[in-house]
Amino acid sequence: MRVLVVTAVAAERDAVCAAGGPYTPRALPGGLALHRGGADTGPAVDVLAAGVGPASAAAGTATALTAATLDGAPYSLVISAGIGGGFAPAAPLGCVVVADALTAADLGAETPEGFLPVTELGFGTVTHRPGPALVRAVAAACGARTGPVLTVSTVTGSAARAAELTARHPGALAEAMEGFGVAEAAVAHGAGVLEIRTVSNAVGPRDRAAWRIGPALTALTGAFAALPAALRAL
Ligand SMILES: O=C(O)c1cccc(C(=O)CC[C@H]2O[C@@H](n3cnc4c(=O)[nH]cnc43)[C@H](O)[C@@H]2O)c1
Repeated sequence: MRVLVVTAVAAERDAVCAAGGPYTPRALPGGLALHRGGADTGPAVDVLAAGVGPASAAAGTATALTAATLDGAPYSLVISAGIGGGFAPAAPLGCVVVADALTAADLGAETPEGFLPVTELGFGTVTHRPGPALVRAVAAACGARTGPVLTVSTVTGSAARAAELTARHPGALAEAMEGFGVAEAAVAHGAGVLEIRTVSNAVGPRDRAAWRIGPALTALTGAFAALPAALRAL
């Protein structure tokens, strides 16, 4: 099994790499640097920091998937990973969340009656669902909660927006900015997809001082230290 892990920034990539290794940097087209891991202790895991937001995530993921296919060693699983906002109280600071649905929460149209997702406009898709057995196995190994993770292009900054999102997506556990973009590229290449987030802040009123990025990165390392055992058992 070959696994591609896609993060937004280098700090998240380094947190994932700290769970295993060693990793060797390899240049990809487009100025991306893929950190290539070994396969001696289980699945071969490569890690890429593709940039913040769904567009960068999709572009970087597609680049890495295409390069692997042209090399004759395609990835079978792509994991969007990093810090994220948690919807309190279901997803407190520092917890690990594994998505059972990766949903684009602001892909659609604003109407006088409210937001309409593209699926209600007659085209596209807004949700990708990983295999349930994979979600269960990874969540069990990582001590994670499972639920929908929302992909947004704008970080929520008010209680009203948080309430609007949870009303439209009951049970949503976390918000981030890359998962749906990673999933679109993975599905286009026939690969499985997962999203693993560790909660750095509460989704709601903007409060930079309340962000706990360090502990969330530490939790990310812990989650990826437990991941290979779950993947080997599948
Ligand atoms: O509101 C701000 O000033 C602010 C402060 C620090 C970071 C940001 C970001 O835009 C981080 C986006 C980056 O981190 C992920 N992330 C983490 N928490 C959230 C969230 O509550 N909502 C959406 N994304 C979040 C995201 O995946 C990006 O990679 C803003």
